Amino acid sequence: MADTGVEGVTVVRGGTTVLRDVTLLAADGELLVVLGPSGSGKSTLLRAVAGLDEVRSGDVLIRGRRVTRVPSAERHVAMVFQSSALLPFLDVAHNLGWGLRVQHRPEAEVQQRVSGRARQLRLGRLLGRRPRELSGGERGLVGIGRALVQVPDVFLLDEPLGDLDAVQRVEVRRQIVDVVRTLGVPTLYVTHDPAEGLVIADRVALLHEGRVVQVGRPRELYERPVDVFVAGFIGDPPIGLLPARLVSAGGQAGFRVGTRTLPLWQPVPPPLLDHVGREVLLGLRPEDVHDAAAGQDPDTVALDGVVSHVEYTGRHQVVAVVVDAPPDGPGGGALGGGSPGGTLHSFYASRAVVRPGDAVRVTVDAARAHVFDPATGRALRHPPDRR
Ligand SMILES: Nc1ncnc2c1ncn2[C@@H]1O[C@H](COP(=O)(O)OP(=O)(O)OP(=O)(O)O)[C@@H](O)[C@H]1O
Repeated sequence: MADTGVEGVTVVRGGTTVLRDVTLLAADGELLVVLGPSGSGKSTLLRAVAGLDEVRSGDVLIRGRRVTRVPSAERHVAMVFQSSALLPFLDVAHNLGWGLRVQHRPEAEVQQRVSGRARQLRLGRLLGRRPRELSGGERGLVGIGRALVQVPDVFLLDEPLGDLDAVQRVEVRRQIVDVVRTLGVPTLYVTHDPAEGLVIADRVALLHEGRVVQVGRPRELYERPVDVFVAGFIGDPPIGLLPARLVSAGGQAGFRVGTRTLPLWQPVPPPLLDHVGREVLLGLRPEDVHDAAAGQDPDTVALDGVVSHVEYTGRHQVVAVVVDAPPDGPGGGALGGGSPGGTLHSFYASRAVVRPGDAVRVTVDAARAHVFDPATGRALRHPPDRR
């Protein structure tokens, strides 16, 4: 496979190690989304592939070719960077065609590609304008168009939709996906927005402090996060976290939360055997936490809590509930000592009457819980696939 990306790459900037032994490779035609908190090294990764940042060790590959020592201009990359500047003295049409003219492509081809892409991005009426005569969003679109008119060896897109409005973001991200599929160009796409990343990605890589924490299909990161950091980063509203104690009685496992036991309706699963009697951290996705007032499934247990936030989305209300139930017994609430239970998020019907401060009851099914080791954050168990 002709891979594109980095292999065992370490980058040091200003004395700080910004990427640590990172391996991340995209296949031809693959859209690999790089997610991570601010400062995790996403832009540095793209800059290393582009040849704009020197790598301390490791290799940069573009379509299987080792280009670590190849100058940036000879790597055939098309980039959109957050602050990619358009050429101020050229109009939009010439900015769009600039990369192709630098490559000495025939003028007829340049014109054809520029007009085609301008039509798709609805830039037609702007072709004669200079960058200073454009809005921020229009400049962003031209920057994207300038990359997408090319057929490079790799697309490097760093927050490409940052300047666009909500409607444009949806339209343009679909165009980007189409272009990548049609041309078969490997693409590294950086975004700080997990929701945007999940919808367009073939695979997602999550960076944290210069390391790749997990890479996989969007569904894998959502349903099988390797640790509590990934679980918390992927998903909106965020996964709810609830300290609990794993118990086993009469051959049946359960999670003790305050005075309630959430039964698993099965013996202790093998990955949890070492944790019986110890504290665990339960992760519950909002779709697995329900308003008890809307009816109760017999497999679920009700937990009492107090509403801290309500967000109306139109389709439903996202309700944050603080469950006041530290694990009982010695060392209860070891997550920082005396932990006050946890916060769960739930989708309430849009017409439900619920306000911050209300005492509410939510139902949860222990079988739907992700289980984490509170000391290391590592995932111990995931709920079975929902098929
Ligand atoms: N020239 C530099 N000298 C020293 N440290 C730097 C330099 N440039 C960047 N850094 C540091 O490198 C780390 C990674 O930066 P990078 O821009 O790759 O992060 P990022 O994940 O893209 O962040 P953001 O989402 O905020 O754009 C940050 O901690 C940043 O402070």
